[in-house]
Amino acid sequence: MKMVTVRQRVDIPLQDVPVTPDFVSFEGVLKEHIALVFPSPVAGTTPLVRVHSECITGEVFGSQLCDCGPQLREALALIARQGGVLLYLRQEGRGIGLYAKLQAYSLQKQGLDTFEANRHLNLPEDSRSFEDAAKMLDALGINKIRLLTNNPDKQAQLEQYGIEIEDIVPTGVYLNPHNRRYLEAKVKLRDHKIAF
Ligand SMILES: Nc1nc2c(ncn2[C@@H]2O[C@H](COP(=O)(O)OP(=O)(O)OP(=O)(O)O)[C@@H](O)[C@H]2O)c(=O)[nH]1
Ligand SMILES: [Zn+2]
Repeated sequence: MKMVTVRQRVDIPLQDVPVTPDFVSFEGVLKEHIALVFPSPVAGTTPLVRVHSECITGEVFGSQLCDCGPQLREALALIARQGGVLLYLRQEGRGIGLYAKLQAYSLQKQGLDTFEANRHLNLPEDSRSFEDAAKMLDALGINKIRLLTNNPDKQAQLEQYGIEIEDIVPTGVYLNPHNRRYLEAKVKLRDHKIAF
């Protein structure tokens, strides 16, 4: 099994985030995943961790078709305050890539739900593995976390790869007129814990 180790740490001040994190790169990961590590204000507390999958449309351009942008900003605010790690994984479109995700959006405009659209393209509904995420945490010396998510698969996979989850902290519900069907599909078909 391939080892993941820390390659480099560099601190980068962020706009609208009151604490400066270290950006950490790694050796042995499948893609250029990064970790933003925020110091803990109280020694010995279990770190709050967000395992976040890349979404260019939502995070860079503010697409209203999903909830990724607000979730990322919420995670940064909470982790900056409480201490912990944001893992930013380069798994655009639940792993199918940006171009395929744009094709999937066309199909959703024709009535398919977010998972049917992937299947229609002969692609997996969700091809994300969180093995690298677990190994990155291990490389940072972290094996017990509080996990910020509504997605039970993330919890199950991280536990499977040896991370102890002390607590699940739910992410906010960022509903708008354009992402309702997407959020409903996640609840109905993937058991996401989103209270509408
Ligand atoms: N294929 C596809 N990917 C999407 C779509 N909408 C968002 N995504 C991707 O889904 C990923 C975010 O995953 P989600 O399932 O929304 O949330 P999650 O991160 O698994 O769960 P939480 O931890 O609760 O936020 C990002 O990589 C987005 O690019 C879509 O309609 N189709
Ligand atoms: Zn998104």
